[in-house]
Amino acid sequence: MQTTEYTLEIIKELQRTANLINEVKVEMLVERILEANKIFVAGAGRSGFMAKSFAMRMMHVGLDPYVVGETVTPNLEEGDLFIVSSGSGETKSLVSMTERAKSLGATVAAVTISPNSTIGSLADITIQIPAQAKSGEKAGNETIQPMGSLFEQSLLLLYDAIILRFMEKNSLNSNTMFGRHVNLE
Ligand SMILES: O=C([C@H](O)CO)[C@H](O)[C@H](O)COP(=O)(O)O
Repeated sequence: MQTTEYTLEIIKELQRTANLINEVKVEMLVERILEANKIFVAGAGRSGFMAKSFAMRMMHVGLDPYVVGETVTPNLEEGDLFIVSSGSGETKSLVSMTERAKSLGATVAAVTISPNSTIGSLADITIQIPAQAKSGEKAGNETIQPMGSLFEQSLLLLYDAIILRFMEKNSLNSNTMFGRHVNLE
């Protein structure tokens, strides 16, 4: 297959996967984002990259987001929102962080392949992205891609769609957001 054909096949997979995401759960997360004080995102590896992209856009819409593990990230408190992105829902460091976030009184939202995983079970809001696990275990949603790629791409699209929903609710546009874009790059 040519590279473009692979790209088009990936787009088909993403379209199919987006249709499997529970809209009601996503809306619950959007509402919680609107109410939250500080918002913390956590994720490891590629899932973590998508979480960081989400935090960046949340900053652009005027929210108060932080990436767990960054040196300037403050303390988490009651009334804050902790959003954990983990395909497996079992990544050890994220399990501990999720437990800690819960014990500190934050609302926990998890985006995962496995809602019954440790992280999925701990969360107040669990959004499932049905996709192949990074271990290769199937989820009835076939992919030509390796490991957790379909999950991680779907995660980025879901987060970008949440930003659009937030923009709609708050009458924001790209120009107003660009005013908050970094100007020291
Ligand atoms: O980087 C990753 C890997 O390349 C999977 O495709 C994962 O995102 C990382 O290992 C974190 O795993 P999960 O917590 O299960 O998302």
